[in-house]
Amino acid sequence: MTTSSRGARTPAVLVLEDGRTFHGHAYGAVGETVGEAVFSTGMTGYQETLTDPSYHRQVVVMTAPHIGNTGINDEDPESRRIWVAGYVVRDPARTPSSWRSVRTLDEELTAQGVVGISGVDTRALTRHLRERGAMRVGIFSGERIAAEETLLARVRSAPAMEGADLCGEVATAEPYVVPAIGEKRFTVAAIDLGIKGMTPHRMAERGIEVHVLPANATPEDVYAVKGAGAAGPDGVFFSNGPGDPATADGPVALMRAVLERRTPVFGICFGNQVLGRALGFGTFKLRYGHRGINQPVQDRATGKVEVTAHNHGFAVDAPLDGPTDTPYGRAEVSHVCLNDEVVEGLRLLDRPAFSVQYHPEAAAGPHDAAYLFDRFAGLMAGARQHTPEDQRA
Ligand SMILES: NC(=O)CC[C@H](N)C(=O)O
Repeated sequence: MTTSSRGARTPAVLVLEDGRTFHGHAYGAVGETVGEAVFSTGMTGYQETLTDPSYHRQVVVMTAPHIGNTGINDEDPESRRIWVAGYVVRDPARTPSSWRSVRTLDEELTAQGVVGISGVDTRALTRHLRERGAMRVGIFSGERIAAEETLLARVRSAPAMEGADLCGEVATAEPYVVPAIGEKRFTVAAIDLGIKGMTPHRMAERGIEVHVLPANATPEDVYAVKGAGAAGPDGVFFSNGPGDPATADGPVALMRAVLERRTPVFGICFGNQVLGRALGFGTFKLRYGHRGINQPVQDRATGKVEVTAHNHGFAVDAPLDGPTDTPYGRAEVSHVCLNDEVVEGLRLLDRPAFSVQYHPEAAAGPHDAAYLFDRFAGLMAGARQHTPEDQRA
């Protein structure tokens, strides 16, 4: 059971799996929670972060010291609820100020039962996570908190992120359609592995009707969506999502079926990892991942650098000096992160498929990568030109 922390300075403690602790005050719901400790460097966009299903089971530490300044509005959530397992802030806003704000962040966390902690030295905590890597953590708050050994045992018995199969826990159970805005040009089947609301919207803005399908969609479900050709959708999209991509055998099998049929494919984040695995590359856990809205990524074809929004803890293990031969033709690493040379995008050279490890829908974040949605539309337009007349609707 959780109660509100408002109006009181209820004590709280954050316990890392390696035994380091940080003391602070309850923020949001009072109670206890465990998850994987990760940090986000975004100075804005906390509503989008909280409601991004990719953060399921993660306790998010905000490096920006003031959080909650613009309150909560009803327009910015990226999904139906908050997904973070816990929230760590240094100095929460006491009085939010925004013409769109309808309640405070503290109230929202409390209403959704999300346990948080404030008053923590988030800079020291982030440096610790950078040095030691992402690890399990617990937040415990209330007037009476158990002894630290007891709390540490609870943290250490929590499941690790490696090996966690979570997409099915966050994805839609039922298919739904996001209509094209303006003239409809294409029909896409989007596999919901933890999709954010802005993603179908970015496609809809480009005249794409988006059929969002559950995470366990089969090739039959995908090809029952009909685009301009009678054979199936004009393109297939694989979304972002939580957990370890090494567990995503179902989406990988689906990706292979789609590549086999040469239907245009676009994947983002978890979708990039699924494409990587479908091509035969491995995935691995990064030490502390990339989370924030100002990560520099280079497009290796043009040399151009994009400032991009990230939220990933795993990455694809593909050679940077490609192309590499795969069962679906040659593949190459299209984008790399300039901070650490992590693979940030993949492209097939012989089939219409590409993906990026970051978030071109940019909610929140810079719009540098929006061209990728145009590139997807371009692949679908190109594929249509090659569709024989008798295959067209
Ligand atoms: N945002 C995402 O899709 C994240 C993918 C995966 N869960 C990771 O952490 O790498």
